[in-house]
Amino acid sequence: MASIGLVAHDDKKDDMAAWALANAERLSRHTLFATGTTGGRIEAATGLSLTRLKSGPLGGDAQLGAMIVEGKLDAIVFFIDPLTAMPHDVDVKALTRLATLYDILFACNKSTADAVLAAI
Ligand SMILES: O=C(CO)COP(=O)(O)O
Repeated sequence: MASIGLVAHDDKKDDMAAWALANAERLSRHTLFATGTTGGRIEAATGLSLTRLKSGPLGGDAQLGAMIVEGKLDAIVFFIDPLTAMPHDVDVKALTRLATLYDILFACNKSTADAVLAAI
């Protein structure tokens, strides 16, 4: 069983809800964390139980980053919107940096998320 963080920017939340629904059985084998709004969408779409952190712009990405530093996350699935500027871009960058630094699985699109979920 792995600990997985789930995040999606606003334009990607429909994709995340659909991906989580399509992979609900596999995801249910793991311990799930999500930023606030993303987590609500996943819960509504799938009924999966997960821990909801703060919303991204209010520190949810930073909370996931701290969990990486503390060794509490094995993987992140983060459906990033590459076409929209974010007020909390520094937090997104920090999360990306920490996932890289601590060498955890980090999927930022659906194809990679499929591969990661198949591997853990
Ligand atoms: O903004 C986010 C990631 O940077 C996601 O946060 P929410 O899931 O709360 O929308």
